[in-house]
Amino acid sequence: MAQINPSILSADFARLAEEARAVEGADWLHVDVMDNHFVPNLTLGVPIVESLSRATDTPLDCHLMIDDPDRWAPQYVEAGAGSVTFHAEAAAAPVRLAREIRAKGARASMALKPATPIEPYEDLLPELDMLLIMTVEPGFGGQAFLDIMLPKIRRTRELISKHGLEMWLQVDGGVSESTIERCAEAGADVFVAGSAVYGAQDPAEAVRALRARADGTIASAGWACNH
Ligand SMILES: O=C(CO)[C@H](O)[C@H](O)COP(=O)(O)O
Ligand SMILES: [Fe+2]
Repeated sequence: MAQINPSILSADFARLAEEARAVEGADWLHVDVMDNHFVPNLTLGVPIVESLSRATDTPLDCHLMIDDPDRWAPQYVEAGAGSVTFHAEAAAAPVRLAREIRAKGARASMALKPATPIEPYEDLLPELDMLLIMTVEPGFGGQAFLDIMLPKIRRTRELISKHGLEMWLQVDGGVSESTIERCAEAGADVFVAGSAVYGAQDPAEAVRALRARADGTIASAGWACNH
């Protein structure tokens, strides 16, 4: 079954609690943390994640687009995140960091920018609960989906199967009703959608529509979904 994670990057930041409730039925709430160093944009930090985790029952999926995640990621677990994703390009010691995130009680996940290949990280996969493949350059919502990432999604799904892992495979960036089936067919099972959900008239209905398309594709795809 597909998981649909609306990204609050496209929500109204002055009404975050309300916006979180507008997507009831979503699996996770995707929280984009940007520091204006790793990416050229600035969003929110630990105190807002802490407040948001108290304001909603939907678990938080924190995507850290920040330098020095080795120092900061554990604080997001303490703030209440159920899943914390750091970038491979930014982490000094990804194995140690993934182990620390897990030891503190959250799911550990690593993200790859579009130009970062999966192959050098094959041996690290057992340390992770999820791998995030960026399907846009990180930094902004509302960008066009990069079709050239589909082969990387397919290769990552093959590695997950080859090693018999239970990890999830997330895609983030430009995911909409017109691109989600391509992602699911290639092997993604967790879908982040910002503008496609919060730009819709009815965000909860947008989540249902995305889920229906992804589930339909996963049911007939040639790979085994881990949830
Ligand atoms: O990490 C991100 C950007 O760096 C966002 O999660 C992503 O872009 C979601 O927005 P959209 O679905 O509109 O592309
Ligand atoms: Fe994100």
